[in-house]
Amino acid sequence: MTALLETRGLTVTYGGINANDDVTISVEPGTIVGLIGANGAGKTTFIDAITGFARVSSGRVTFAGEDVTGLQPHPRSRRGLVRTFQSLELFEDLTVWDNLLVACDTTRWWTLLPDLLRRSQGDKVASQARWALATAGIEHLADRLPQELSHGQRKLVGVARALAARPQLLLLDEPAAGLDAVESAELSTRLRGLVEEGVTMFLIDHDMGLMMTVCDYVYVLDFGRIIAHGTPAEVRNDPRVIAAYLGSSHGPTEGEA
Ligand SMILES: Nc1ncnc2c1ncn2[C@@H]1O[C@H](COP(=O)(O)OP(=O)(O)OP(=O)(O)O)[C@@H](O)[C@H]1O
Repeated sequence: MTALLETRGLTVTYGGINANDDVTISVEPGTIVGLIGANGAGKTTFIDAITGFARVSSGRVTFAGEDVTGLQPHPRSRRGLVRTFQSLELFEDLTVWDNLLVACDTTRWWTLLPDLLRRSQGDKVASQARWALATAGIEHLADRLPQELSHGQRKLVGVARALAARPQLLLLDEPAAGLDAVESAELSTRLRGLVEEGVTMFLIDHDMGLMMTVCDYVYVLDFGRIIAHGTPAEVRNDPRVIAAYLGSSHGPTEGEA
């Protein structure tokens, strides 16, 4: 099977230190792939590099068979490589529905098409937003303002907003941060449901319950380098992973593992 996303020897250097060091991974279509590692291991840097928010020093990123290493973030998202951010920023004065509409990429068409076609494009945007709301399971929140929502609900709005851009590959940076166990289990179900909708995912989180349940395959990063990869069961029992992350003081906090 051809990988949807591949990195080969990806290296990102900040101030002489390799935040990512020779990272090679691949994500097959129709799967959820996870990346775990201690604080500062380089996980967010990796998503930044894949999505064009961090400059790659060496190595390459291939998405859907195309080398995208030198592209800016926007052309990558246009190709279906869409991310969420660790700190969730919603437009607080807009309803959930309007937050989603803003995320639907319309700029090319609004400026080019006559009024008649604009209306049909508007319908397309609305149907994208409706699909995103339904897939994230938050249709009932469409008319609410973000400030009225719980933390877990806001996280789901963040996922829905990324979905509104119709990703082929959705990169989720700590979607379970701050969620309680019930919300995290709910998120896990939602993410597995997304795979059925044709969305492939790459996921970073410290919530080991979520990662080990939801991921098909897991990579482990330590000081910028991949030290292990395999199924969740293989990774969980790998002595290098236990030493570097799961069994150490800088690994997940009690209750997460
Ligand atoms: N923009 C930047 N400029 C300089 N150094 C950076 C920058 N971004 C990250 N770093 C450094 O790169 C290393 C990796 O950071 P990164 O945020 O990618 O780790 P992480 O695994 O995502 O951590 P966490 O789990 O705490 O979010 C750290 O040493 C960090 O200080």
